[in-house]
Amino acid sequence: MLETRDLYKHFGGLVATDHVSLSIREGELHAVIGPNGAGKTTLIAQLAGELRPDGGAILFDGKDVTRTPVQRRAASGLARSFQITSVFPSFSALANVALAVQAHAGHSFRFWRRAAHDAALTGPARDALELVGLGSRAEVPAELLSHGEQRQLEIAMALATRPRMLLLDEPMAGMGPAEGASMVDLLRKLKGRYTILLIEHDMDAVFALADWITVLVHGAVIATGTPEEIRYDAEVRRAYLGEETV
Ligand SMILES: Nc1ncnc2c1ncn2[C@@H]1O[C@H](COP(=O)(O)OP(=O)(O)OP(=O)(O)O)[C@@H](O)[C@H]1O
Repeated sequence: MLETRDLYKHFGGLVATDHVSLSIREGELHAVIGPNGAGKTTLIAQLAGELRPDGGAILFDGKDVTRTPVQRRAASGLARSFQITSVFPSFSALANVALAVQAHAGHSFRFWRRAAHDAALTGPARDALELVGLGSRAEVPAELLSHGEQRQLEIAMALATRPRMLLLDEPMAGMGPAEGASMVDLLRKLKGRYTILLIEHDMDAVFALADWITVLVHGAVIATGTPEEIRYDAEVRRAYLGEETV
């Protein structure tokens, strides 16, 4: 479903994406891991269309989208949270998701006042909130949601755009154990329904959820494999995981 061929990006003398070739099949949860500064966020920004690669290609559904702008990439089903619209803190969770539905439908933000009352928008918005576990928090202003709930809201907003593939950049960052566990439950629920590329530092979560794992070090892929293959890969252990951590 998503493929990169020889993707290359540098910032001055620093190579952030070093000839990365990846292949993510439909329905899979593919995790990208690596130490700080390995180039994970830079990779996702290129996949989403926010950052232009210096070389190589990105294919979505077999079509070359390397130079396709963010909005058109999102409209074709490749969604990163926060991509279409950002959270309005004083608006309810429901209104925020309704706005994401509206933005995806191509309406102007001039009509935002109506979004929270239009059943064509609130219906799908409620469904997305239910799916992420925020059904009972629909009327709460986004700024009063807990940190974990705000991350769930971002995912609901991404889901509201009817994506086929989700790009998730550290959905568990800053979460405590309880919030982290409910995010793992949510990702398990989304897995299979959506193709997912997940960047995450929480190795327990990655190894529990991923079908495939790619390890990036200094911008380059050092290994791609199943969780079992990655866990016992000598180079990965040496470069990243360490002997004790897994
Ligand atoms: N806009 C930029 N200008 C210059 N250098 C950048 C820019 N963005 C990222 N870099 C550098 O590119 C490298 C890769 O950064 P990136 O944020 O993609 O890594 P990461 O794997 O996501 O790290 P982390 O796990 O800490 O989030 C880093 O050395 C970073 O300093």
